[in-house]
Amino acid sequence: MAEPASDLRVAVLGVGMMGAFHADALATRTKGARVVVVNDFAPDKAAEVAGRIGARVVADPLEAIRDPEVDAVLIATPGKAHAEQVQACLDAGKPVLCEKPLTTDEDSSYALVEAEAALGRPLVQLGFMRRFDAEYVALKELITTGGLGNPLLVHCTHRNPSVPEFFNSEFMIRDSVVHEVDVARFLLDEEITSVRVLRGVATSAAPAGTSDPMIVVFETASGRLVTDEIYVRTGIAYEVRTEVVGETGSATIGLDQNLVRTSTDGRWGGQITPGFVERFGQAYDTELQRWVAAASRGTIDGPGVWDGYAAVAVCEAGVKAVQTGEKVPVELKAKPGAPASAAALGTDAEPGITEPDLIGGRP
Ligand SMILES: NC(=O)C1=CN([C@@H]2O[C@H](COP(=O)(O)OP(=O)(O)OC[C@H]3O[C@@H](n4cnc5c(N)ncnc54)[C@H](O)[C@@H]3O)[C@@H](O)[C@H]2O)C=CC1
Ligand SMILES: O=C1[C@@H](O)[C@H](O)[C@@H](O)[C@H](O)[C@H]1O
Repeated sequence: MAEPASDLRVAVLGVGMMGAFHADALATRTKGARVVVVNDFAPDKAAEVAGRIGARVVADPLEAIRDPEVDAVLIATPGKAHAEQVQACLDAGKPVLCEKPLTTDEDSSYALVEAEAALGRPLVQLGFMRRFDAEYVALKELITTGGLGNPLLVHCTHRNPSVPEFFNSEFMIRDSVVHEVDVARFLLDEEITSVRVLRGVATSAAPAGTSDPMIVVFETASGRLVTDEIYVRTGIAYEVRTEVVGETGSATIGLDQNLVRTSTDGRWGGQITPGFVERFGQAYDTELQRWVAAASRGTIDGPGVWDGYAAVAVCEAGVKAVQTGEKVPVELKAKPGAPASAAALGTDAEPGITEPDLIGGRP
């Protein structure tokens, strides 16, 4: 049966692991959208996914974006392809959901911030799916409603069972830690102002020169500390936890996702989610459904181009911190439409604390 004409017609660029997952979700689990165009540098992958979901293959990614039948674009190519492809979406005036990271360097990310500002309407949404995860949403709500008092510390754990060989220390920051950068900004509602990286003993599974695990320490505009353990070759499962410690309480998420307690052979236990698709399946689907609804109205509903830029800027400082062992400041450029002081402080300052009290001018 033909889909109603009002469905959002989407082009998916890059149908490797993540793009194929999103394309299938759009085709089978998302209301109000259909994939009409598929593009991938690997023609066999494009043909396979397109055939499965009844879409057309367009061999050139920029032509796929400009295709007259396409209303909106989902980008799941590797980060180094994002700058040109997101810019092409802005040039075509089409809403885009771009997987993280926005780009691979701060300048190209900021160029997209400026390009979107020149258009005057938000079109770029970032694939920081944790903002749509029920546990992160509940944690944010707890903080916002004062349930923990003033949040003082955030502790994050990010463990992957395995990654490809090319995942060196710098890539771990840009590709994995970027999620905690966004989580910290989302939960605390303020910008990150410095990064330090501690490199300890590495797992024997890590290639020579790669520090896996690492501890990353962020400082925020109001002086809060955020720690992140990044360990991507545990050989165990996918473990992502976040604890917020406030003045009147603490809360932890990610302990027992989908726990089914089993009892066998004289023992009890449960299964840890094996990968991010299992852990964040609900979040990816909610993200996609809300993006489709917003893109149908020509806008976004989630983290935007500024969030993408800020995360890239923090990660760039993080890469310098890996290389130098020093604390590296993060200096964001001006946020379009925000007063200069607001840009320097990030988002909202904590209620009850005035600017001279904050870090940089902290007593
Ligand atoms: N939000 C999340 O939890 C996750 C996000 N990602 C992000 O998704 C993106 C894709 O990652 P994966 O699917 O793991 O990579 P992948 O390597 O499995 O797939 C990338 C695909 O893009 C194609 N490609 C490469 N350059 C291209 C170009 N210029 N134009 C068109 N196609 C091109 C490749 O042939 C490949 O099929 C990355 O930005 C990654 O960081 C990946 C995993 C999880
Ligand atoms: O985005 C993701 C991957 O690209 C990244 O490599 C993993 O470390 C993350 O856990 C996953 O969510």
